[in-house]
Amino acid sequence: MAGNPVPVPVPAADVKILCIDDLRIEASEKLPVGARDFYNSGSTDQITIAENTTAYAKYRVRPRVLVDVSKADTSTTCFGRKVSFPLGVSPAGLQAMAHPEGELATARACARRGINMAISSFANYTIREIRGSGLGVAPIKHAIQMYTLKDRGLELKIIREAEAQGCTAIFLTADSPVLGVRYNEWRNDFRTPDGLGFPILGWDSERIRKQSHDDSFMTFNDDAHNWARDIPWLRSVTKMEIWIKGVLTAEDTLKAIEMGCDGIIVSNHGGRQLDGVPATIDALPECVEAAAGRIRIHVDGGIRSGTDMFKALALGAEYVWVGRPAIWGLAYAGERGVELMLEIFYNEFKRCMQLTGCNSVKDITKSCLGVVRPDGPLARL
Ligand SMILES: Cc1cc2nc3c(=O)[nH]c(=O)nc-3n(C[C@H](O)[C@H](O)[C@H](O)COP(=O)(O)O)c2cc1C
Ligand SMILES: O=C(O)C(=O)c1ccccc1
Repeated sequence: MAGNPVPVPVPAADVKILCIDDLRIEASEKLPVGARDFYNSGSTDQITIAENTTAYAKYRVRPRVLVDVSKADTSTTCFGRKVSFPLGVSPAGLQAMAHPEGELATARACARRGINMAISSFANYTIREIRGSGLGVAPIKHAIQMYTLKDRGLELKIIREAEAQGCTAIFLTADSPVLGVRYNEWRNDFRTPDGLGFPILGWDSERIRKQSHDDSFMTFNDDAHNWARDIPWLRSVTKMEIWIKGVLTAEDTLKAIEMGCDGIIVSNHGGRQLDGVPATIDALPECVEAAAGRIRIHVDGGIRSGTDMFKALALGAEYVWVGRPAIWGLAYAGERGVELMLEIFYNEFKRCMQLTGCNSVKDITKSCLGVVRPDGPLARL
């Protein structure tokens, strides 16, 4: 299914959605306050969430002109599958709060647009339902996102189910021994809406509603997680790829290499964990440098345009992921909204490649970027 996807038919009412920010605004107006704030907020002072997006602005693109870009090809590979362009949907829990079809709709939209998806262990549908939904459309690959659980039996059960359903990779979320400080949830007394469960974890609606998000998270999540205990154990129980999600430093990049992980996702959980950590685009270069090509590097956080994607690739990421844009697509128009979101990214990314003279994803290198310094000319990277 990879290749240049056909445009999503856009009804007249969608003409107002021209970019991801339009989608954010429309979705935010449609969502109830508690859900909107849960999805859109970061932690504490909202510094990292804001910087995730604004940090992209300091980079400038250095275009090469008079290049024949009539056959520019945006495709690449992810998890051994040819994908139409280097973007995937990050694991985000509770998608059925944005639209009743939740992760099922996201999976279909990703499959239709020829890209892969990660399934949150806090999804509102089972791995089987989500995989099945995507596979009904195209041979989509899925990663299963996991936390380190206190209940090893449950952790193993999820791994076996992910394997049985054909998931390719585990995204082990490493940035969340405890949840970040999320004032919005406390102010709004945020509860999962009635009727929504976390079936991958075996939790029904009634059980979840009894507790705050914070309390329920700590009921099962193990804050004693660590490299030495958890990575060799994961390796010993599964052949799925192991990716560490939430790396922000050279030190942890080296650790992931030492532990034989398959990849890292440079991520700060969309600014929802520790506020004050760097924007992911600012952490990426030190991770890329430390890796020196020895481990695959993906990135997520604050990516809102095709040009942001281009900049992340130029700085050394192989592939990028987006979280909130998929939620906004769902809230706006379910499956069609997620497809519209993916189409916007695809069109912007392709146009950015063509306007910079890049004919393939491999052409996007450090030399394509410069950085603006106060009172100086553009500095080469
Ligand atoms: C509503 C919401 C729920 C999320 N749930 C999870 C989760 O269950 N597991 C996880 O590893 N990351 C989770 N994340 C973080 C995303 O995987 C991703 O790192 C982040 O959203 C990327 O930033 P962006 O939203 O700015 O694109 C969640 C993010 C949001 C916004
Ligand atoms: O909110 C999050 O960022 C997150 O990781 C999560 C955790 C539990 C349920 C839903 C989302």
